[in-house]
Amino acid sequence: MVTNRKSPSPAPGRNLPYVVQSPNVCYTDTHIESDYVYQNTRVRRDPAGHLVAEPTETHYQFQTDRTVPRVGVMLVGWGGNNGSTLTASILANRLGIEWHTKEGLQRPNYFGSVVLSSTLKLGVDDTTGADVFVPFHDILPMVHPNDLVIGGWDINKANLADAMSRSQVLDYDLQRQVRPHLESLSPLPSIYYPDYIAANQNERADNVIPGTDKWAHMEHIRQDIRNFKQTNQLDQVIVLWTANTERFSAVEAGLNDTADNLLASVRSSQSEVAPSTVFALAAIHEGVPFINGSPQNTFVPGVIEFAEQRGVYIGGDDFKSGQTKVKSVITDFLVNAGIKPLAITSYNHLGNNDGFNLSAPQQFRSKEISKSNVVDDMVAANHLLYPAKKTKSGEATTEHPDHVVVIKYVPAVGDSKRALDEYYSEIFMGGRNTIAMYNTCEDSLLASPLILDLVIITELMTRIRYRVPTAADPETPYAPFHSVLSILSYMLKAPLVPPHTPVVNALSKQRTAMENVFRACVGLPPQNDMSLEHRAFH
Ligand SMILES: NC(=O)c1ccc[n+]([C@@H]2O[C@H](COP(=O)([O-])OP(=O)(O)OC[C@H]3O[C@@H](n4cnc5c(N)ncnc54)[C@H](O)[C@@H]3O)[C@@H](O)[C@H]2O)c1
Ligand SMILES: O=P([O-])([O-])O[C@@H]1[C@@H](O)[C@H](O)[C@@H](O)[C@H](O)[C@@H]1O
Repeated sequence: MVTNRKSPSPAPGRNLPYVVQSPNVCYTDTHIESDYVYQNTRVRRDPAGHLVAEPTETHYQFQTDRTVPRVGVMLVGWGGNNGSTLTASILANRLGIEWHTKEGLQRPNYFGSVVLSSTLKLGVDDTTGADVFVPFHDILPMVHPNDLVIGGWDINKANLADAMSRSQVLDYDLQRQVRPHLESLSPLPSIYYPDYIAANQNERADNVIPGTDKWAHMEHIRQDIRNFKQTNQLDQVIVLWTANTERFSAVEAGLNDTADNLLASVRSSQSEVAPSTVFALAAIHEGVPFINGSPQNTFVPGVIEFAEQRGVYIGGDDFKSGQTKVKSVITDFLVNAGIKPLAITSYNHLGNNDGFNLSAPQQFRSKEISKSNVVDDMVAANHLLYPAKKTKSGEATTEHPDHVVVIKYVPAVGDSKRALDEYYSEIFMGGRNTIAMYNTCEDSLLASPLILDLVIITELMTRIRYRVPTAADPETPYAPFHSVLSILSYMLKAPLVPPHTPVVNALSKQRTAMENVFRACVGLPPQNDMSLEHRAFH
């Protein structure tokens, strides 16, 4: 029961199409406040080794700032296929630009964005019993992409109009109309450490911050962020890496294992500090969330510790846009249907600059890792199909399907990546099942909406705080969530999670988690699809 709160205001105001009428929700002029009973089940083993399940209830209170700020996004790799496609597409949506294609007149949209183009079930109609759905974007006050101010950096100086043309992603008639609005946009010079990306990217690097002093580079990026925020009169800035995939950095004690050691390594310009890590440190220094859309280990332990110390949000890694997104659905379906994948083979070829960079072994390795780990949690959850076993050397392990990832660079197909997957499984009584699929993943048209979702959800999270009041401390202060935003996992191949917490890759679980956390912020129960009202006798 909510105590010491004003009664809910008559309407939520500020563009939410619904109001929750409950003693557990209060709309003030500045916040939405909710009381929420979080139900879980604690499991232990009794002395006889039997599992004992004990339902638990924890009383949370959530507070969401209703004021959507003026938000800027600074893209690292702004001149790339994703960055230029996203920027052009936001402009087309904001200006209502329509364009002709061979199939007729096309209107701009944000399809592929969970936040902008999907719905969630609010409840059931109290007359007809039918499900009632609202736009995901309306569950809580969120920034609209049309209002985002976009900027960023690139090691290549091409303006955004030329970058869009170079990317060969958007229809010509759209490019023609958007071009005048992009020509004046140019990426800021960026940090370039040649050994971190493929050597074949070297010819692009004509827009580079000079010198080799990594601390000076970090301070330069910090100043860029402050300038961008001030020039555009922003309340919030989010930095997002959509630059090339870097090789992994070695993680070593004394180098980057703690915040202090990492900052010292930047001061001494240690070679094993990646550009993406310098950007992350600069953002954290400025109190600005940083998201990694690529697979490299930007977030070495020292970055995570620094973000925790400063209370700044970070998230990553590697946009989950196409082949891996499907894999996190198919594998979940098979394993939870009691079907045992024996081999998962994923091949794709693409011809964009990302593919060119990934054609180098170290950069491919970064991607291979992020694409390979996506099935691990689903496999580990089913010991019936994948029992524990011992290795030849006697180490405890569990069975695991063969899992192969192949990526080839084929310039002719450009950004239109072709993914071929085979799921070879064991079924009833020794039978075998093979699912083969061919998936044309338009890389940037699938990744760009995910960038919006990452930015919008991250910004929303900066406005949500929670507390667990107790009888002894009913007014305990509200606090932010852990600096590592695991709630972003739906959009990411290799979700970064707070230390010692589980990684969830199953797409349905990731989306349900995001939806239910936001439902809790407005005092709504979690979505569970039990639909008892439709199963009981009348
Ligand atoms: N579907 C997808 O497109 C998808 C999915 C998952 C991950 N990703 C990752 O997103 C990233 C971008 O993809 P893309 O297709 O736009 O690639 P892209 O090669 O077209 O763009 C990358 C841009 O980054 C720039 N760059 C490289 N190093 C830089 C640095 N240190 N600072 C600033 N800019 C730098 C390059 O000049 C280029 O313009 C890649 O790492 C890719 O692996 C893409
Ligand atoms: O997201 P997804 O389609 O599984 O994986 C993709 C890779 O297979 C591909 O080589 C590259 O285009 C993208 O960077 C993306 O990471």
